[in-house]
Amino acid sequence: MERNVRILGAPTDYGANRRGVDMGPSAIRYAGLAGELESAGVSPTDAGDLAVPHHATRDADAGAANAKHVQEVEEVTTSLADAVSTALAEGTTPLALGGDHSIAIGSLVGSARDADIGVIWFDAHGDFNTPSTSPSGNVHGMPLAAALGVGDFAGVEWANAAGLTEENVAIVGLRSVDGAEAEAIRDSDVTVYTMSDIDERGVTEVTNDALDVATDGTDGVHVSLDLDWLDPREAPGVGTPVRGGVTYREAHAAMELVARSEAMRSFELVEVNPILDEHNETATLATELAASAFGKRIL
Ligand SMILES: NC(=[NH2+])NCCC[C@H](N)C(=O)O
Ligand SMILES: [Mn+2]
Ligand SMILES: [Mn+2]
Repeated sequence: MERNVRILGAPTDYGANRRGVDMGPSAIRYAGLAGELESAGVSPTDAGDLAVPHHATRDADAGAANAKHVQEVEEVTTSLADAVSTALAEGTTPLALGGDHSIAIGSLVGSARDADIGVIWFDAHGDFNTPSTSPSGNVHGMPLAAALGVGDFAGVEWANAAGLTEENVAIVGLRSVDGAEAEAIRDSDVTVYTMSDIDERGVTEVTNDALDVATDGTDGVHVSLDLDWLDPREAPGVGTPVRGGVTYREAHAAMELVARSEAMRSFELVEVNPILDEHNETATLATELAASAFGKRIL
């Protein structure tokens, strides 16, 4: 049976420091997402963009300095969670387009509302800060901790993903982590594959291990793809680039393994910032990687 994919735009930059990532959904659509998905053999339907609070008050209304704009993040992620869980209930695979990575709170809450899920977090960063540990106060550095109820996020209903536990979470490609964040990751039961692991063992072995972690005893896997996972030479259009990321081929290889596992129940592409991009190449790359994740093959 053909897989139906529902595209959900989440044009928000409230979780990030640098403006512009709210234009990510437009850039990714313009780069040809629907056509790429069709070439992967799935049927996309574009549900349009979620409503995001107006920006007029953004700077004056930053909220708490240790969790900037958290009110707006709650609003956006709550509506994304509903859209994701509805998409799943209606038999489609949700594909959320960020927007900054704070939207993952919505994807995870929605995907884990009526199921036990695993997560693969392809990212340069751990996104495991909490308001107490974050050096920046930017919520896009916190979504994984938020969904898992770590630290300050314990019992925070709008942020905690019901059917998700640390044992089924794998971070792949980590190379930038804050001090207290690293401690929190080490204290957790999350599995981490750093760039050093990829250097030593190769991206395919690491991704297969991550898939084992995320599928073990779960109903399916949420794949969160932060474009800064790739090296900035391949993906310059991101707000927090970090040298030493995976290559174009490595990224495709990982996505092809995701497709082969047939375990993906929800997906998101985040942190594409068209203002910082070069001729929309990062958005284009995002569409190509999405196609690989949904089963596009070279031959
Ligand atoms: N999704 C991202 N790009 N996150 C970047 C986080 C950077 C840094 N660790 C912070 O918490 O501020
Ligand atoms: Mn990142
Ligand atoms: Mn991230």
